[in-house]
Amino acid sequence: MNSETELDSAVESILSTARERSVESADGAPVSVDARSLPDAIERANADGRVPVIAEVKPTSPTADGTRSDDPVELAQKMVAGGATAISVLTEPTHFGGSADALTRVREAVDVPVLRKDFVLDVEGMDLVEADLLLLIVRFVDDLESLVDAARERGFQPLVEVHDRAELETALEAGAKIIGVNNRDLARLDVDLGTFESVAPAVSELTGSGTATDGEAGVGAVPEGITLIAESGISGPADVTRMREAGADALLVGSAIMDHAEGETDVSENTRRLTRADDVGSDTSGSNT
Ligand SMILES: O=P(O)(O)OC[C@@H](O)[C@@H](O)c1c[nH]c2ccccc12
Repeated sequence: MNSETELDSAVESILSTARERSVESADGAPVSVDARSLPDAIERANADGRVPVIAEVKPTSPTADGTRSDDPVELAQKMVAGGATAISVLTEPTHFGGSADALTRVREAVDVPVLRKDFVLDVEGMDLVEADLLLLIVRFVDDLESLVDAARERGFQPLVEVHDRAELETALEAGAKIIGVNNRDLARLDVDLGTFESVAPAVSELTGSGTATDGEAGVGAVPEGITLIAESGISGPADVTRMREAGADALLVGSAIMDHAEGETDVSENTRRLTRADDVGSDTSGSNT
């Protein structure tokens, strides 16, 4: 564990079940994946004018207002119909209602990259299921570099999640190419979109490519070769615009698409609202102007 700070009790509980699950799956053979490229999928989205959104199949969560029991495949297909660039599938069973089986079925049913969203703590935890991308959370792992290497050996594209500048440094030193900045603080579970805005500029500083005078590209210019993702707390088009302006190559969105409280809303419409956010742009981005 990488942090001295106390964690929210829900997070403590998530981690202890993750440790048990990793022990249980320890004798699985290493998976071998032929991954669909996320950077290529992002490029395709940009080329046809869609905001790159990774839409998340998340039946519930410790902070959600309810549970959706819709078929994960149906949800994922609707998200893709709404313009999603990639799909994230929770595989954590106890706190998020996820499963490896849901991910496998989703990956068979769609042709976009699929992220395995879970709390993988060690190499043993990686072999549960094939996916195109594998989440690794800097705060929760001890030897990030060896996990990044082990993930790549299996064919996964590691998506390395950070929450502050120090963690970003750790991620870059470990050779991460796809980096997610989580706006949700996993110690307290609260969300602040200012997190992405404060961490994003450090990517070019730390990689030495690009300066504050990046000109047209603005503060948010992210160096070639790094894909930067804004994660969590994106509730509508105004937040999409805000994260894009701060340099996000893509956005990871769960709750605003799953809409747990309302239960039955159309996830394809919920996704489309975000993937088309650039069209409406400043008209609807009233919250911080
Ligand atoms: O539902 P939101 O606020 O749109 O967030 C999605 C995603 O970022 C969030 O589910 C998440 C980000 N990092 C995680 C790590 C584990 C579990 C979940 C997450």
